[in-house]
Amino acid sequence: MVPELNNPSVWMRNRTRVQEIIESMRRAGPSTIQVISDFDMTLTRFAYNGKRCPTCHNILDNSKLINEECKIKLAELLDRYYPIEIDVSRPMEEKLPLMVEWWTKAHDLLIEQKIQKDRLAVVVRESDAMLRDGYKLFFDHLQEKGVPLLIFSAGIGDVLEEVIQQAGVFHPNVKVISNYMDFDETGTLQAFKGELIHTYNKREGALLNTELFQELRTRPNVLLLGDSLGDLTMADGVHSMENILKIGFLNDKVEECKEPYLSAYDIVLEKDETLDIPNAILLYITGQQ
Ligand SMILES: Nc1ccn([C@@H]2O[C@H](COP(=O)(O)O)[C@@H](O)[C@H]2O)c(=O)n1
Repeated sequence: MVPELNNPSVWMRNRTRVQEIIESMRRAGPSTIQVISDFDMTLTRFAYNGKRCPTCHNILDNSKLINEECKIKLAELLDRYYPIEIDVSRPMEEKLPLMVEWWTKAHDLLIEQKIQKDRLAVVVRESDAMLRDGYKLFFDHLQEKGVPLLIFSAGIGDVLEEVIQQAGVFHPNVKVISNYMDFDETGTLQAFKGELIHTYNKREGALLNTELFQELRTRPNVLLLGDSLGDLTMADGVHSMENILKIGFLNDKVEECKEPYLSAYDIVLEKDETLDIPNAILLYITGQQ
């Protein structure tokens, strides 16, 4: 069926169930499928040559747009809150207010730096951000097959769009829900638009009544890609879901996280920096293999 599922990085609690979902999606065909994906550390690499790759936030945090004093404060926030974000032993209710606190403090610091919109392209180009190996096949194939790709990110939308634009894969079938910057008439960052999105409040239900939602509700077969337990709710608003296949990238704290990830995701990819498995499944369910 999909021989790549035998790769050593692939873990499944219930292989038979995974096979059934894949076969059912293949029978239903590409016109019924949508992909909903997280961005940071899911479509982008977690590490390269042993060094951590940046998130959308880190691209700015580490850039020349931020002064040294502010860089220290942003790094302190990361050191304090990231371990909480990925701690699977803490209940969600305890983590939620802390995530709001982290994002709010970080965004306030970024706003203080008076970031100019026209400098974003340069800092993205100069950053170490990297899409996972196989990204071109992933984005191009979805575009070719007319399968919508919804990127649901708690990162920074303007930076995210710049990353995929510079990689040449921001095709018309790609839609992004994220935290977007609000620039004043001089192009200076003055706020963030709309409701804050953090790791643990992602729900496609937020799209209700939008044009995008109308299109997505006609596609009841979902391939969901994430790297956090918070990403599992990204498809919550999908109407009359028929099948959902959840693929989780397990990048960090593998030993502690393996059990909860295996309970929550259908397929867990351990320290796999590629999109090989999602690509193999996509090619199979859209009839290319
Ligand atoms: N100040 C911050 C806040 C969050 N992060 C990381 O960004 C990731 C969110 O983006 P997704 O595309 O994965 O939704 C999240 O996992 C945080 O670790 C950050 O780096 N700095």
